[in-house]
Order: sequence, then C-alpha cells, then structure tokens
Amino acid sequence: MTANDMKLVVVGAAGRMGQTLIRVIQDTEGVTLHAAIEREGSAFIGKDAGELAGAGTIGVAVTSDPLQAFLDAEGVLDFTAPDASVTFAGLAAQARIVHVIGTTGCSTDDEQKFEASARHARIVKSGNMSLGVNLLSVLAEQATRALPAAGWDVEIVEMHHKHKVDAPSGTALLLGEAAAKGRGIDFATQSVRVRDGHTGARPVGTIGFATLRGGSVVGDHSVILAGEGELVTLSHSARDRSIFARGAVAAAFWARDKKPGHYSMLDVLGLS
Ligand SMILES: NC(=O)C1=CN([C@@H]2O[C@H](COP(=O)(O)OP(=O)(O)OC[C@H]3O[C@@H](n4cnc5c(N)ncnc54)[C@H](OP(=O)(O)O)[C@@H]3O)[C@@H](O)[C@H]2O)C=CC1
Ligand SMILES: O=C(O)C1=N[C@H](C(=O)O)C[C@H](O)C1
Repeated sequence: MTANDMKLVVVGAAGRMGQTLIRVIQDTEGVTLHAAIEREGSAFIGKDAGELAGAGTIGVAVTSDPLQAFLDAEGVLDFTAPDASVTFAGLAAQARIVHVIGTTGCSTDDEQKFEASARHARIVKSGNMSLGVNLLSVLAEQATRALPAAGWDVEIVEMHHKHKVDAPSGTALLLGEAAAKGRGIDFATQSVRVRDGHTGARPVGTIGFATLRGGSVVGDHSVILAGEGELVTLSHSARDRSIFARGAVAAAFWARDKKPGHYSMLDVLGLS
C-alpha cells in the first residue's frame, strides 16, 4: 500500500460480488480496501473483511456505517440491491466520491435518483462491468445496424445461477438497448420480455428475451440474429466473477479525476 493508493469501500461485502471485489482489490496495485460494509444486524459485522473473502487477515473489520466510511474514502464499489444502491448513491454524493454501481434490476425511479446523485458524485453504472460484454454490446449494435429488421429477428438469451433475483439480467437489457440503438428503434416499446400462451406471430422489428436460471452459472448471454435460412449468434460466457470486479476497480480508477456525472463502462473502456 502506498500513500497515493485509491481508498475504496466495498458495500455488500459478504455477497458473491462483495467477496470477489475484496480479493481483487487485495491483488491490484494502486488501490486499497478502506472499509467493508454490510447492513446493520448482519452476522458479518466485526469480522475481518479479508478473512470473509478468503484473502487472509487484512485488518479491516466489516461495519454498518457507510457514511462514516465514505467520508474518508475516494470510491465505493456497489453490487448490492436497488434500494441499497439508491441510498449509497445519496451518501456518495454527500461525500463527493466515485460510486461504481453494478447492481441490476433498478427501476426508472431508481435511475432518476442516480441522476440526481450524479450532480455531486462521479457515478459509473453498468449492467456488466466486463470488457468482453461491453465489446459484445458494440458488436450487437453494429450487427443490427447492418442487418435489416424486415429479414432479421433479434432474440437475447441469458442464463444465470439459481440465486439471481432479477430478470431479464442487466446485461441482457444492456445488449437489447445496444441492438435497439443499432436499429434506430425505441427499446422500451419494442422489447418483448416474456412470452406465454397463444402469443400470435412474432411482431416484425421487436427484440425478444428468454431467461434461464439454474445451478452455478456465472452469466451467459447470446444475441441471436435470426434470418431466413441463416443464424448469426454473438455470445459471451463469464467463467469467473473476477472479470466484473476487475472492471469495477478499473472504473473507479478511471473516474478518480473526472467531474461529477453519470458514466458507463463504454466511457471507461473508450468504446462509447
Ligand atoms: N454489473 C455487473 O457486472 C454485475 C452485477 N451484478 C449484480 O450485483 C448485485 C449483487 O449480486 P451478488 O453479489 O450475486 O448478490 P449477493 O446477494 O450475493 O450480494 C449482495 C450483498 O449486498 C448486501 N446488501 C443488500 N442490501 C444492503 C444494504 N442495504 N446495506 C448493506 N449491504 C446490503 C447483501 O446482504 P444481505 O444478504 O443481508 O441482503 C449481500 O451481502 C445483483 O444486482 C447482480 O445482478 C453481479 C455481478 C456482475
Ligand atoms: O447476478 C449476477 O450474477 C449477474 N448479474 C449481472 C446481470 O444482471 O447481467 C451481470 C452478470 O451477468 C452476473
């Protein structure tokens, strides 16, 4: 650890992503774990964050006081739940720090609150922090721009582990938005998120979704472009959560010297 290290707080420290973030911070030069947060009453309060994450003892105990932690930190890495992320964004704005948000399943109302917080915080938010998925979104946009809607149907298929609580995944929605951008259509009105029963024939130009859940799948996504007699499939398979954690740490580092605002991983990766 050096004096210039970026001091990061991990919220949701005991979660699948929280633990992965702690391990990745420990393995990354230029950043240091300043604090680890779980909700009040959690059985993990007082435990050593490194031990919790399987990274050995690091001398940072898990606490339930985010504001206290944020005031003396430079960034917060947040993969928790929508209501928690909204609260953390307000606190990050008070502390004028970087807030990297990976939480998915957020509502339009939540997004408006993030926009408000981004007047003071530097928010980087994405449904997927990996380089591979963000590249995939660029390719999906290019493909839908090149292939006419009349002959090419777009379907997005995703599979995740059995514990995931939101659907379609944040990544599937991100890919759908990229495909809609390529087509020049309104994603909100042209997406078909669920099909059941006698649905009628597929409306031309829509973007369809299919959600699979099971086992320990980290995250698989495919963008299928279905034409007459041919199929183009663009896909990504996440094998390890560290791809998301490394992206989140890179995002915090990137945002360190930026103005308050709302940024995406495409901005961080120079793909926007
Ligand atoms: N953008 C990306 O690249 C990625 C996004 N994700 C998203 O990240 C989120 C978390 O995923 P995952 O780690 O698998 O989920 P987990 O359920 O394993 O972890 C979430 C953690 O956040 C904690 N938490 C929830 N609310 C609060 C609160 N108010 N204060 C403090 N801690 C809180 C939970 O505690 P408790 O159990 O007590 O509720 C839990 O420890 C999901 O929305 C997921 O979709 C995941 C991977 C990559
Ligand atoms: O909940 C998860 O696990 C994941 N969530 C994100 C999503 O909703 O797309 C990213 C990744 O696929 C893992």
